[in-house]
Amino acid sequence: MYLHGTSTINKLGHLEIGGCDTVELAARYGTPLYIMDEALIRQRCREYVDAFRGTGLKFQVAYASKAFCVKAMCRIAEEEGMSLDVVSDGELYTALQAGFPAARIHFHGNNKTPQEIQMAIDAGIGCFVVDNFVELHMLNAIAGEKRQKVNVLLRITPGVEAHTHEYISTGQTDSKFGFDLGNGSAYAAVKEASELPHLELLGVHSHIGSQIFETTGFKMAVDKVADFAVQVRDELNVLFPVINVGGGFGIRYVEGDTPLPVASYVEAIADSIQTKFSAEGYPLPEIWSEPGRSIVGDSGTTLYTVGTHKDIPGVRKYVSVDGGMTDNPRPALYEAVYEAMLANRGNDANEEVVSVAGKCCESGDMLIWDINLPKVISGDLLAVACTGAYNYAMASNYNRIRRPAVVFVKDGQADVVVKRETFDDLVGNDVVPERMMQVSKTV
Ligand SMILES: Cc1ncc(COP(=O)(O)O)c(C=O)c1O
Ligand SMILES: N[C@@H](CCCC[NH3+])C(=O)O
Repeated sequence: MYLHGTSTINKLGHLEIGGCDTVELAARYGTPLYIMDEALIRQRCREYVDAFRGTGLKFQVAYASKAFCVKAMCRIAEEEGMSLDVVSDGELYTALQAGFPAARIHFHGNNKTPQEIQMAIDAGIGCFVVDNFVELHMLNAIAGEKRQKVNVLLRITPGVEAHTHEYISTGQTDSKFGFDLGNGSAYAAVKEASELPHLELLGVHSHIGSQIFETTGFKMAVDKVADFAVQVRDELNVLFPVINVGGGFGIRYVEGDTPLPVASYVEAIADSIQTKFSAEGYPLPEIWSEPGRSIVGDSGTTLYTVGTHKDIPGVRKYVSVDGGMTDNPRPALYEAVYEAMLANRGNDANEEVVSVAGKCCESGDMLIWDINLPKVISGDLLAVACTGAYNYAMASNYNRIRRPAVVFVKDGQADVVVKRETFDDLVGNDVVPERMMQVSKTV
């Protein structure tokens, strides 16, 4: 398994992350356990901030909190000088509870409710990324009732297809997100937004997809956005002080994944913006961006205990762990692939090929197919790398499995940032109607 960040094998042959022995972490906190390498998260934040600073352009880097939204993570984003992208009242609430400055929060989503819009305006967030005409008018009306003017970006679909899984590709015309550039709705949206009295139009936003390994798509999107900016300047007399290029920068999950260094993405985008806008004599806009996965993805490791295993001679050996699609739905959803190792026997040579199964009552609950490991026995600890993004965030209670705890590790210290769910948490919202409370007479 590729060792990310501070991960290393210690003298005992155990996987160590952030100076903490994962075998000890398992004993102390139980498994499954999400372990987050705090130093690596901070390093990634700094790579973005430094790279954008290096462009000389004004910028905001908004951590896309959908990737992993808990209060401690919002604190890190704040401390590292990031802005924050939220897509629901729950993410907004989490950020506010963490003391994240509202003025640096950007609110996304294709179906914001009136209640969410009110909550966000009352909190004083920095910007709404408006997705469609219904929202545009609703936002103007609600802001009007509150006698306020709110900042907006318009999310446009630039007609660029990112080379990634179709479920996480978003920039193409046939997408649920945004105003389409090709069919004129983006143009109409700019016209309307610039005329609505309670909206301050800052510019446009595009996000072409996720887990992208090259810069071509971003550059194409910037070109289209720049041409569009020039068109609306010339025809509608509207200037965009901000261009938001979204997120989507890829990470290394397994060998063969070839992400670019953060600075390469940022420089390519900034170059395109500078070249295109300068050529048109357009005042250089601020660049905003929204990385999620590339901030937290490779910082996460999930630790499981191996339970049962079964050998089907000549076919396959299944090794079952105490978690699965409930803590990591990505293999089932996107056929996502992961690397793993035995955390308690990091120096043992690989001896067999096994497939790692989750414990859910679902044949699709497979975490990893055909991975080389030492001879696996019950009680071994399996560490799966690169689970920091869209794992805890997309975890569920399917089969009434309790969501794992999350610990941040750094310099030999481990801090629980999300407690393991309890049985009481599981049934806490269940209500049994009074009429079902009588003891059955038929039994
Ligand atoms: C609008 C928007 N911004 C940012 C992101 C974050 O993307 P990623 O985690 O791939 O960086 C997403 C998710 O793909 C998104 O939909
Ligand atoms: N949840 C997806 C990415 C979607 C990002 C949000 N637009 C994943 O795990 O890869």
